[in-house]
Amino acid sequence: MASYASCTACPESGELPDIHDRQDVERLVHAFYGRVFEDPLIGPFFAEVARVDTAVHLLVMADFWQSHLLAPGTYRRNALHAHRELHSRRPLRAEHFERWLHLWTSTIHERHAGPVADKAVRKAQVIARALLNNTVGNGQERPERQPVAIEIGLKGSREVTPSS
Ligand code: HEM
Repeated sequence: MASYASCTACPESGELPDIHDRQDVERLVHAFYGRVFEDPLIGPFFAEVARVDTAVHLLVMADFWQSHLLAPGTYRRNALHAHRELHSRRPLRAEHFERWLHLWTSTIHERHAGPVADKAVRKAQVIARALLNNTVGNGQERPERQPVAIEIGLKGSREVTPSS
């Protein structure tokens, strides 16, 4: 259910609200994971391989997206390490990242519209590419995808061109 609390015109106009605050982020993450766990392709990574404790994981994910969208510094862990570890236990493939992105993007578009929602989609695309390159791709950029290297970690993610 979308939150219209800070979007006065929304219910009448049918416009969706943007992502405004922590509550929006938590609800978004919750809705997204409802789909992830149901998904036959990527759900097993969460339920069977990592056996995630959803109560903990959803808060970590809310921190991660709050850091990227609203308040830098909220997330202070290493997402790349988590996915490398996962990849070593059950190999990830490009289609897993594509499915993840599809579920993330469709969840956002059903609930939100605006600059922050757009940023959530763009950021996920950039991070997905970085995670893909550094798990499936063993750190190698595919030639047609250059130039992007990503730092993921304590300060969020940052695009770096090869010359910088
Ligand atoms: C494509 C963009 C993706 C983003 C932005 C993303 C983001 C994250 C983040 C921030 C964490 C928390 C890491 C931590 O601090 O513990 C996480 C954990 C996890 N991710 Fe992803 N992820 C992505 C793709 C995927 C894919 C494709 C899969 C599997 C198909 C996946 C499976 C998992 C699992 C199972 C964990 C929990 C790891 C653990 O607790 O052991 N992720 N992800």
